Amino acid sequence: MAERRQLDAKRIVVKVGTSTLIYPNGKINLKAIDQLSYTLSGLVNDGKQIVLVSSGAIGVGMGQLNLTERPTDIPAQQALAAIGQSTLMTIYQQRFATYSQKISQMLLTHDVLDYPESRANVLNAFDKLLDWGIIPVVNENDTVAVDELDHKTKFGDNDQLSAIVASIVDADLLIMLSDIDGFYDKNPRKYQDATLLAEVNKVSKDTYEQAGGKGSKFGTGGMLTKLKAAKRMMKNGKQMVLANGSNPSIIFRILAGEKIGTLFSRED
Ligand SMILES: Nc1ncnc2c1ncn2[C@@H]1O[C@H](COP(=O)(O)OP(=O)(O)O)[C@@H](O)[C@H]1O
Ligand SMILES: N[C@@H](CCC(=O)OP(=O)(O)O)C(=O)O
Repeated sequence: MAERRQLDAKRIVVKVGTSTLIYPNGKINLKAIDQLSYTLSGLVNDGKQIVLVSSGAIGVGMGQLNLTERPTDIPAQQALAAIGQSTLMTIYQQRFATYSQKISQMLLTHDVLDYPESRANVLNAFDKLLDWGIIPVVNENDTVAVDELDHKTKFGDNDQLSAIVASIVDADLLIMLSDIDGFYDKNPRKYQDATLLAEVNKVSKDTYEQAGGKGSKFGTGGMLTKLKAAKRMMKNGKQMVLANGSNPSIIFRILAGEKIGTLFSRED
């Protein structure tokens, strides 16, 4: 039998990108959301504590207004996020309810986590929700987090937000689901001979040079922000797995130790 990874994780942050939640035609991928709800509910039943960091607010908002291009002006993005976030949460509520799983919403801004008191408040809320077996669904508070504001509110992207949340709640593992099978030695959308890396033990300048930009018109981060998230996890002595979220039940196989996607793990 193939060798398995050792992933002894009890508290897990799962991040899903816009490309996992929304089809290229702008419609919501209900199958992916259903699979995600089924999988995460199953894990909570199995005694795991799960935080879901979900992008998609702006993408869902765009779909609702039949916009095919993401607007560049900030107020329009804020407004779309406000429209899309509530719809996204309604869909999550319905799907998770099928499995009798309660969820909650946490919208965060960077400045909140910069202040020790508000950071402690956020952690207390996470801890209580997780103790109660409720899944916090986290997103950046896009209507508030605008770069132009004079205090730093923006995380930048949800890849890094997910690693920051993982560090706040002291999660053992970050599972990042994207539209690609893992991290390749070069951008596979550009180079046919790109090779999937099963394990990365160090994120260096050279690693960043292997990463290219985003793959879909809805996402923001691309591979660079995923590497920054991985670096943050590894710095804290934690692990991150980057895998394809087209069928989110892949998480069961990842947690069973199957060598899927790319494992970012510091060498001891
Ligand atoms: N070295 C690389 N390995 C894998 N993907 C890469 C690499 N460089 C660039 N990419 C791109 O990063 C994309 C994933 O990032 P992104 O589009 O932001 O997705 P998400 O919405 O899941 O956050 C891939 O689809 C691919 O086009
Ligand atoms: N907060 C934004 C998502 C920003 C983001 O990082 O998106 P993605 O690259 O798809 O993870 C939203 O909900 O639309």
